[in-house]
Amino acid sequence: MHILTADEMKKIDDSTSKEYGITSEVLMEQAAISIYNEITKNFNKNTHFLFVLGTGNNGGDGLATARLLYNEGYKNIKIAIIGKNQSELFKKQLKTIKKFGFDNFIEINDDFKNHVSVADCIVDGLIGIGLKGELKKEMLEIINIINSKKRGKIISIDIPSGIDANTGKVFGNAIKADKTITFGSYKLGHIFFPGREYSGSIIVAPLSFPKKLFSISHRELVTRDMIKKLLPKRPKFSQKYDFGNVLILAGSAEFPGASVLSAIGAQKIGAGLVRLITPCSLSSSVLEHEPGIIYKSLNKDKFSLRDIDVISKNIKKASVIVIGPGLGRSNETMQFVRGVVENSKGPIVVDADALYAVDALTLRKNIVLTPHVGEMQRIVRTDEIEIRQNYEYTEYFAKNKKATIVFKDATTIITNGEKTYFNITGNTALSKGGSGDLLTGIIAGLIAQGLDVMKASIIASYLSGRTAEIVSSEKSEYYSTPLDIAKNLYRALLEVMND
Ligand SMILES: NC(=O)C1=CN([C@@H]2O[C@H](COP(=O)(O)OP(=O)(O)OC[C@H]3O[C@@H](n4cnc5c(N)ncnc54)[C@H](OP(=O)(O)O)[C@@H]3O)[C@@H](O)[C@H]2O)[C@@H](O)CC1
Ligand SMILES: [K+]
Repeated sequence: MHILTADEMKKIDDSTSKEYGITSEVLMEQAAISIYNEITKNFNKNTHFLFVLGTGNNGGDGLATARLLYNEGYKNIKIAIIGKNQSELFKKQLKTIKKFGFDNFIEINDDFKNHVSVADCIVDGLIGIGLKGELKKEMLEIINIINSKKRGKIISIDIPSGIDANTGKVFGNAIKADKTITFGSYKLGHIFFPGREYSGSIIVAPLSFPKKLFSISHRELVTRDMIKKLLPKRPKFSQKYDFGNVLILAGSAEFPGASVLSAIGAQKIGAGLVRLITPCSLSSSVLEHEPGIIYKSLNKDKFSLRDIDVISKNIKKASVIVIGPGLGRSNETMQFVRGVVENSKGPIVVDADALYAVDALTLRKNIVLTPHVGEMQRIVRTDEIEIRQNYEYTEYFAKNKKATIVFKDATTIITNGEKTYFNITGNTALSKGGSGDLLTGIIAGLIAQGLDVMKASIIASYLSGRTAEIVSSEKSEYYSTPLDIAKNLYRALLEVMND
């Protein structure tokens, strides 16, 4: 499913009306019917509704919904309207609902708090994708009153009022919805925090937008369906060499564990051969987790440029290289990283400490960088922009550097600068040392099986996130470790395969 900006949505709305003859009036009626359907599934005719509406088309959707309910015999409906500049459609809807005989409009005065506290369901149609800048004082006060409500449910139309549809940022304050019903497709504000949290559960009502108009956006949400289609095939008549050869160059005396998690990730996702080379030797107990991993130590503290000669055969044979987890950041090691990248033409996953060498690397599309927030800030060298919601900056950076980026965060951004995918599986079980190393290994294991770097990154992000959700539903987000996630990867895999 495509993820849209507010402008893209408006363009789609415009084309649907001008090129296809399905007018905004029709779309608004469809929007209202979809909200009506959702409401009548969950609330009966005795429910006390309070519609709080702005005077734009978001408010127009609200008026049309209230009218549909009223017409079907839902009699306990109050409507509060905030604002002066009524849009044309809002004006029409106001006339229409009055024509149907509805007249229970309430003022925003001292009584407003009481109306809020007795409502079983508040429908928020204050502001949708037309939000402009910080909220005005009156709007802020109303939102504060609604959010302090102790009982009942809040349904937001299109997006919780106060959330920027392009970034998920809160402009002053925003409605904390239990449910949001949006139209056509997700907006970016639904998938980036804090907007994602404010939205509650999200329902996308398709309306009559022609599907092909959505290709205006180069951004998509990663879904289970997508993963099912992308998973590499495993033909019955095959052997280990058909599933690729992963070379992992990782670890140091200081950080021995990271390399093992990468190796386990690569193996558990189905790579044919996983070869782990570390500078210093790992304790055998660490490797006992997965004896199938081919392991070699160079018997030294850390990698340096000279080691390239020793491992050049392995570099040549590898279908994909992982470099970075637990390497350390000494100058010699950074030279080694550079040497490896220069000596290989194939795909490479550059992670963790190796990201410190990025400035000195000549990147290319089949190199995947996997930074987390801190690493991303350092790579792009900025404290000035709010990098977490700045997918445009990540896209720009990927395009400029000609690399593929997996920016790991609560909403992970996977981009090569031309296409961008957002993954929203996962939880705080992944906010632990080692989960990045595991992800890196999974990406490499998928590349080894013949996938391009984007596809491999999409699948790996989805599966590690989904496994974290499955594992922590049993063990909690506190307790689940990267190794738990590695060992349970099959559960997310089976869920996708059996879907
Ligand atoms: N696109 C589609 O396909 C379809 C779109 N549809 C619907 O249209 C919605 C978009 O409607 P839209 O463009 O009229 O803008 P909208 O969200 O109502 O906001 C304008 C209102 O907000 C107010 N306001 C703004 N900023 C503010 C601030 N900082 N602080 C305070 N107030 C502020 C502004 O007040 P003003 O600045 O004018 O005083 C005005 O009242 C969309 O979300 C969806 O629900 C559906 O019908 C189905 C088809
Ligand atoms: K809204």
